[in-house]
Amino acid sequence: MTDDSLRITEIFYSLQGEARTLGRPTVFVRLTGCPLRCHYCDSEYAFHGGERMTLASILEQVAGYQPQYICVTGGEPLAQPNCLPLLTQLCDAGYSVSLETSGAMPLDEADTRVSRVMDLKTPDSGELDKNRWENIPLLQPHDQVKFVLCSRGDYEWAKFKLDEYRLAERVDDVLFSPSFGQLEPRQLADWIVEDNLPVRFQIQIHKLLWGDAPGY
Ligand SMILES: C[S@@+](CC[C@H](N)C(=O)[O-])C[C@H]1O[C@@H](n2cnc3c(N)ncnc32)[C@H](O)[C@@H]1O
Ligand SMILES: Nc1nc2[nH]cc(C(=O)O)c2c(=O)[nH]1
Ligand code: SF4
Ligand SMILES: [Mg+2]
Repeated sequence: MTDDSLRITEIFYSLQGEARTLGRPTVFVRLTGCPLRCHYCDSEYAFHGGERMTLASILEQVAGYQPQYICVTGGEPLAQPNCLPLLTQLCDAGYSVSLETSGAMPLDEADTRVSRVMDLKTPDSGELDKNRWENIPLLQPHDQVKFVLCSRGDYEWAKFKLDEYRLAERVDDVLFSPSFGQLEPRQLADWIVEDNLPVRFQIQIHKLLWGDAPGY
């Protein structure tokens, strides 16, 4: 029998705190492990540990919440090959599925019904060289590109990439988010308005509501 299990850090129900469906009640499936080490990472507890779960048991736990929205995150979800059948089975079950990914893995095999939120790693993240620029042509309008910004330098870099790859024409939402506790949200908001950028500003609302604890 083939092993369809995944290493899972947590499955929980909360309000989506980021990206396009912000504020929607959502089930989060957090996969364990990540090959990157972004300086600001708020999910380091997902680097190790976790529990092996079969696909069937993940789907059963998710269904118990009777959700409309599912967010598959991590860690880096695409680092586990069995993430691909998980995404497909969640879509087959009728959920609206989003995937949070660093884009450091090939995107081409992830189910195209999923809204892929691809985070391009900035210079100050410390993981700039992990960006797979070849993922960009694979993006569809319902996917999302995200920049988590730590400084003015990161902002200038993101503005340049926005233009270089015509990102706002490629996907419906390009997200600019401050690195939590590092870049003042209001500062980023002012820069975006001053430059009239075609992006969506976002703050991680779950941290305003519940702090930085796991499980929210
Ligand atoms: C924890 S990561 C998991 C998915 C994937 N590894 C990635 O980086 O996209 C989910 C999202 O949270 C963002 N994130 C992590 N730490 C953050 C922080 N301190 N402030 C703002 N966003 C953060 C990441 O950049 C990413 O967009
Ligand atoms: N409420 C809430 N929304 C989220 N959206 C993306 C998250 C993540 O950690 O990837 C996340 C999270 O950890 N909590
Ligand atoms: S890629 Fe995502 S999970 Fe991995 S270290 Fe960076 S923010 Fe954290
Ligand atoms: Mg989080």
